[in-house]
Amino acid sequence: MKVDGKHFRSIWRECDGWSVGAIDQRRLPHEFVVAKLTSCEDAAVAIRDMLVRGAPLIGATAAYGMALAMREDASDAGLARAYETLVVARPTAINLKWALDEMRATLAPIDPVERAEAAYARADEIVEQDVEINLGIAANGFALIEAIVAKKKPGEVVNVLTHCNAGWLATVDWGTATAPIYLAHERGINIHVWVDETRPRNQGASLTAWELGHHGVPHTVIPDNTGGHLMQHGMVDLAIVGTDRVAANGDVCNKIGTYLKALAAHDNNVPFYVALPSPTIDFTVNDGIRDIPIEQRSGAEVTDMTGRTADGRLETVRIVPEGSPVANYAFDVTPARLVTGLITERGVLKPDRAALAAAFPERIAAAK
Ligand SMILES: CSC[C@@H](O)[C@@H](O)C(=O)COP(=O)(O)O
Repeated sequence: MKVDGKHFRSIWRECDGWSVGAIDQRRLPHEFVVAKLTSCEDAAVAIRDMLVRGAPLIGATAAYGMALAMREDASDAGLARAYETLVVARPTAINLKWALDEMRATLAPIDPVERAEAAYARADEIVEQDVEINLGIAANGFALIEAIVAKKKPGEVVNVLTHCNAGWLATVDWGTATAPIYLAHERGINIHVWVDETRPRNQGASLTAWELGHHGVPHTVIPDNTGGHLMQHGMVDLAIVGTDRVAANGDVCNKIGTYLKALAAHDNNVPFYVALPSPTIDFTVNDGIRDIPIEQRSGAEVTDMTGRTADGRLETVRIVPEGSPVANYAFDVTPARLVTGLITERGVLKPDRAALAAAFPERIAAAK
């Protein structure tokens, strides 16, 4: 997508052909800084410290991390070490393990001297596949938006609520939840996005608002507690969120607070859609609430806030009394019964095992 008129993806291979460039998302919206990853360890740290984040981008970064590792040591031991280093970088987004499994399946059977080149080629494919998938999500989600437009007066605004950042910054390009929004905007639909700020890291306020603003999509940042009020007053036509892992039973794990939005949507008859690429489905997990691991992050994300002062300095301030304990669960699980539909690259599916298995039989076979 465009940043100041220039096309950017969230991750790319640099001109030298081997190092990897990525937008440092910890610095947005204050500074646009590109980081250079030159080792497997760099990729692992980028994922762990959330220089890159968002399930599909975590997977893409891990794939390039594996390629960087193969330049250093392409032996069987090197391959195993790279896998183990990267797979533990963050626990919840299944795209990380999916990408690493794909890379290992390509690399393990071939001669170590061929592994570095093959790793870059497979990582490039994973990256391009992400963009293709998101274009499929865009088309399928767009049909839902069009159906809402058809019920409105000509030119009347369509209000979408989203949580966290499932935008192009969270993927390679286009995003998942934002893909139908960008397409609708490009096709001239009068679309407006309610952007949950998404405490504690504020991915909505910092990243989604930044993306939408650069793309000219009308939006309004709201405190996380506002969605229910807006829904009660008919100010939300549909909610679209992303996800870090969808269980075989259709339960959806996403950024903390998603569940509360789904409850509010259910109570107000607002359609609640989840946009996902197929690598986010985990057919090995049958019950999302019980079995998806929920990342717990540093309490500093809750106690401290960073922002830009009027004179341009970045400053971190504490907003919680010294000594008060805090909890920082990064994700929650929305039960399938609260999800209206799953927007995938192969259509809008019912959130249940039968629909997921029928649409993605090759994934269910691979999970056995
Ligand atoms: C297309 S991204 C889907 C999810 O990864 C996204 O909604 C989300 O929760 C991101 O969490 P984050 O902790 O910023 O990695």
